[in-house]
Amino acid sequence: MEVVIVQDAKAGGELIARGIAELLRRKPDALLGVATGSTPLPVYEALASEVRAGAVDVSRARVAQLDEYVGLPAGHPESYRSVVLREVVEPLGLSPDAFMGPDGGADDVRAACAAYDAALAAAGGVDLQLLGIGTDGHIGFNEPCSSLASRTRIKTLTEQTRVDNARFFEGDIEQVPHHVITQGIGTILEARHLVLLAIGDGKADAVATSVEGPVAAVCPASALQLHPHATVVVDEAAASKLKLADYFRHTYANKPAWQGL
Ligand SMILES: N[C@@H]1[C@@H](O)[C@H](O)[C@@H](COP(=O)(O)O)O[C@@H]1O
Repeated sequence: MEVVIVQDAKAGGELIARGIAELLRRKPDALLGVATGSTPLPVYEALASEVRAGAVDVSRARVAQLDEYVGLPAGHPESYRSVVLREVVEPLGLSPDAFMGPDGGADDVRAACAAYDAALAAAGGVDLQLLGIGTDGHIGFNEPCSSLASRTRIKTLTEQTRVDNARFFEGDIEQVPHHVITQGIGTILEARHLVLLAIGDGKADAVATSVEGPVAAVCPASALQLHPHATVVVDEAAASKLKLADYFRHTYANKPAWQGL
C-alpha cells in the first residue's frame, strides 16, 4: 500500500486526476469506478479541467457506480445515480450509455445485486476504483463487520452513517434511507487499482486504523491492505494519526517519476 500525504483536497484531487488521465492514455476505454460523497469532488473537477484543456480524451471512458440507496424515488437528486450523472458523467461529457450502476429501485434487490456483479465482470472489471472512507472506516456502503469476501448486496446503514449523510438530505436523518446496495469488499478488491482519498481530521482515526491497524472486518477499509495496488491519498489532517507519516512522506518524496500513481 502506498500512502501519499498531500497538502489539501485540491492537491489530492489533482494528483488522482493526473493518475486517471495517465490510465486513460494507456487504456482509453478504461472502466473507472467512482465514489460519491464530498471527498471525491475535487478529483472530478480536476479531471474535467484536464478534459477541457485537451490533456486527456475521455470519449471512450466508462464509469461504474460503487453503491446506491435503496428505495429513493427514480430521479431523486441524492440517489447516487443522479449524483454520478451530475458530478461525473455530465461534466466529463460522457454518454449516459458509458455509465453503469446497481438498480436501487429494483423489485428484486438480490437479483439486481447479482446482475451488477455480473455486469462489472462482463465489462472487463474495474480498472481504477476511487474510494472515500466513512468515519467508521466503511468503503462503499460496507459498514463495519461486512465480510471481507462480500459481493454486491443489500446492507443496512449504521446510525452514524445516516447522521453523516443527513447533510445531503436537508439535514433530516429521517430522509436518509436505511438500506443500500453496495459493491461488496470482495467485489471492490477485484478492481485493478484502488485509490482511496480521505480529507479532514474527521477521517484521521479511520485512516490510521485502516492503514496501520490489523486487517479486520470491523474496519472495512483495512481490506485495502490485501490489494496488490492500493494508493491512499490523505491531507495532513487525515494523516494526523498515522505513526508512519514521516516514512510515507520520505517514500513519496523519493518516488521515481516513472512509477505514476
Ligand atoms: N457511500 C458513501 C461512501 O462511498 C463515501 O466514501 C462516504 C464518505 O463520504 P464523504 O466523502 O462525504 O465524507 O459517504 C458515503 O457513505
